[in-house]
Amino acid sequence: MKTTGGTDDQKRRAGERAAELVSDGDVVGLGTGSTAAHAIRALGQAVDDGLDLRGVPTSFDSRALAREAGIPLRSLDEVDGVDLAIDGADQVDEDLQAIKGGGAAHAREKVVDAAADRFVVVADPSKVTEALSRPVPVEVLPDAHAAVERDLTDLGGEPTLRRAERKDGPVVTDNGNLLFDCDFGVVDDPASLATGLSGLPGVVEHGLFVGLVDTVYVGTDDDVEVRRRE
Ligand SMILES: O=C[C@H](O)[C@H](O)[C@H](O)COP(=O)(O)O
Repeated sequence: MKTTGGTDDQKRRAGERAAELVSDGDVVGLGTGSTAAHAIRALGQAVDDGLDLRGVPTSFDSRALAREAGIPLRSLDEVDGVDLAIDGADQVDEDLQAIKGGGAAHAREKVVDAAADRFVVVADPSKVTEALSRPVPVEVLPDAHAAVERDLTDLGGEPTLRRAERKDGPVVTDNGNLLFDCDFGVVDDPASLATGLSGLPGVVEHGLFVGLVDTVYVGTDDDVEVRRRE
């Protein structure tokens, strides 16, 4: 369930500008998705040009892309901390609360993004909305999926098991789990919904990112708009 509203140029502008934030010696969280990919490629170029950095990937795909780009990689337990994480989002509201997980990567993304001293979201204008309203991705242990489906409905959501496009059956995450996209309509109180989702037995991680994003770089047709959390 990928979003395709923005143009690749807008995404590239955001990703490349965010990559400029990286300083020599930094440990950088490498996000997942088509916008973060532009940052990864720009960082690969910077490494070629002599910048010293280590990347912590957030998914199978971001690891593969970073390797191809020549970025030295570490896992989260091999570093003392993360200076900066650059990651995409499916939706960001005016308070910089976000929904992630359109590519099913939000569990690892949240661990890395939350560990960062500074977390920058890169996005195109189609991602920025007044309130959060997209279905929230919820990764679940396979054995718990029926129970979690009931719990999500009790929480007021309409869960849909995400199905694979080119295989019969469900999407299996990089962690070997299943995924619901749970429609809550407009999310009036993302913090309280996040607490509710985190409390459900069998839920590995959900895609609501509340109080984590420091800055959003929105790539436009000719510039990058920067939004900071107040
Ligand atoms: O699971 C995927 C991630 O949360 C992505 O960062 C998110 O889906 C945004 O991806 P894109 O930049 O391709 O729209």
